[in-house]
Amino acid sequence: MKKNERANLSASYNDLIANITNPRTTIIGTYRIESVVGEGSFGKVYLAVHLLTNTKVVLKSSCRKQAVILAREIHHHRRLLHPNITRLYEVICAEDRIYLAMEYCPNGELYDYVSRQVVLTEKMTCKLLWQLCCAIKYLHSQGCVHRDLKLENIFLDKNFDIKIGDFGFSRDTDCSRRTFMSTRCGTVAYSAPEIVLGQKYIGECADIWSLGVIMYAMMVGRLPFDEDDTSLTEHKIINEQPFIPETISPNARDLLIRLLCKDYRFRPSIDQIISHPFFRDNNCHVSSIKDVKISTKAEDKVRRRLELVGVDIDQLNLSISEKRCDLLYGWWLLLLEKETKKENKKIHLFYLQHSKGNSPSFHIQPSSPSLKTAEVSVTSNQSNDSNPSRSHLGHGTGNLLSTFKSWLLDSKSKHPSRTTSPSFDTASTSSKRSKGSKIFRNKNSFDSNSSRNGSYHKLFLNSVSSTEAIAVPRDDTTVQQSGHFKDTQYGRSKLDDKKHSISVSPTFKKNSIDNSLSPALVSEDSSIPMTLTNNVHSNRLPSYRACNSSQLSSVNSSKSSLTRSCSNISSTSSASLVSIVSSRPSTGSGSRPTPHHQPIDRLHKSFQFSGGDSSNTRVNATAIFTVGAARRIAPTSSSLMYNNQNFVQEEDEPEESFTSDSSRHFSDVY
Ligand SMILES: Nc1ncnc2c1ncn2[C@@H]1O[C@H](COP(=O)(O)OP(=O)(O)OP(=O)(O)O)[C@@H](O)[C@H]1O
Repeated sequence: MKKNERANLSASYNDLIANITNPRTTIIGTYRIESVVGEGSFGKVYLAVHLLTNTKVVLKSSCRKQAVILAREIHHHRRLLHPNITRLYEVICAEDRIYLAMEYCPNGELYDYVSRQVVLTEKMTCKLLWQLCCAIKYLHSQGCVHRDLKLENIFLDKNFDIKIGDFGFSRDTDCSRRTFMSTRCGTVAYSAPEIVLGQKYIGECADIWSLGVIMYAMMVGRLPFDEDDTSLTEHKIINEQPFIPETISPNARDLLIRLLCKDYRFRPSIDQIISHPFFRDNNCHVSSIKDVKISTKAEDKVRRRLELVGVDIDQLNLSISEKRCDLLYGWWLLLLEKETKKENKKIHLFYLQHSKGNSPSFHIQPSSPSLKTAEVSVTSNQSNDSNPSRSHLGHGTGNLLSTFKSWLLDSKSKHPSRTTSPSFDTASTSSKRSKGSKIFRNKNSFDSNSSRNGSYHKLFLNSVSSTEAIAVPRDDTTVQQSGHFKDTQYGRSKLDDKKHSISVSPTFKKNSIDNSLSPALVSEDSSIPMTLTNNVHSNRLPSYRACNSSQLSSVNSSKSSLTRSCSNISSTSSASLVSIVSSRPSTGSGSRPTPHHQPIDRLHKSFQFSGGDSSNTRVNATAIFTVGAARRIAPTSSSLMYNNQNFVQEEDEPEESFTSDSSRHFSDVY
């Protein structure tokens, strides 16, 4: 054996000894512990890295003695899949400890954020409260009540979006009828009067009260009822009205008063809350709340990847269907999250590029991209067009064509990607300081979007053609017009009726060639390549049709057909064509094609469909539209994207008898 080989062997032996004799555990399951981020009631909370996906997570450790209590938390938490709820990935049971691997929220607790900001602006409060409402609506719709909503149990992710955590006091409820509960739990300062009075209470109504306390804290900078003496706090909760400063707007004041209504019977339901003008006037709309769906393409991709590395797919499917929170399920969720984030990023970048010029401000609701539906709702709040159908459906075929042609002809026209990004709802800091506020340290400002410009262009160009999404724009104008808030009734059904989803997709017609087309567009040869060049004089473009989201399935059926025809833009054209991006076709299920893009101002120079045998060829074509009005023509724009590969389309329940060790918890107080 050579000298250096012997040295290497001896070094690795020493490493091994050091590792296995290290009294500090650094690897738990498939996670490597990095640092301690906090201390929970039952043990330390660690920042850790999932070794297989390199994803940061938190590992909450508890001793085995707390297993029964933890079981409730795990039972509720693992069912919940929402962008504003922390995700529980995996539960690891070691000999003496149990670890919960959960989504990491680098911006910590909302409590600390509110403390730093003193008071939040109405806009920021609205954004955070809206996300909270979305999460609570989802939670209640899943037959679950939280019962310990407070600033300390709400976390902020890297984009400062809300994530509700800590489901230790959650319980099932029948959301179709009101279930009375009797276990006193929660935190005194956030507890509803009926709980403080020791009466039976409805979990949903108690959550709404806590929401009111949270809103108050965000806007006023302190809790509405919070004294050093607990019994004084309780007295105030039961008997006193909260002091609402003059600076609070009438809408916010009205909502606060309703949320903090002493009589639970008159407290609004979560559906009524989200229809309140406080949200509507700040551009949050009922119709922007979407069901959480995971794109099946992302799921398929992850499943295939796991299969490739030798994972037993039956076992994986079992873990997924039973939400077992075991190693496979954790791995699955983390990969899926990555995949979904990638997809959403592409869509996001797309919007950044194509909503421009007049900078319509929009945001993707509800927030974080984690495990979110591929259907993305875009809110454009700059619509000056009061005619909903017009603002939604554009200005007709004539304009559509001429707009497109003018882009093609005008090589000096600004490329969408070179323009500024739209303005986003960024956190703005308040100049108001609340004297004597309890939660006040210093005022920090942040701009979570400050780095948005610049780097997206390239990313977008690299990724767009593999994007598989139908982005569903919303017509705010219509919703605003149709949603009337009445004092007693929130007019929700009316708002709900107005879901203006519109998607645009090319119609692919196999072997149907429109002979009237410009020769440049049509290849006589039925096998590709077919090249579209210098088509600036042609009136003919690939045929597009508008469909709403319910029609997606029918469009789906035509997705595998090959683009062979370029016919007129259909009379129903409801979108303005911005650009067409193509990628090389792939054959069979082999490796993915390399995207081949053409920026809009060079589109006329080469736009290709190329490939081999038509029956076995997939053409990736992404059409980019501006709905309502085109770039340089009208201010409102929401973009749509299509890729032909895939669409992205009381009775009393027995109360658990346990108490928390937490000194912050109500059960300790009694
Ligand atoms: N998902 C997370 N991301 C980042 N930090 C977290 C996360 N969850 C918990 N922490 C950190 O760990 C600390 C303790 O966590 P947590 O409050 O959830 O524990 P707990 O046992 O539920 O405590 P309590 O019952 O007192 O609320 C938090 O204050 C926070 O700093």
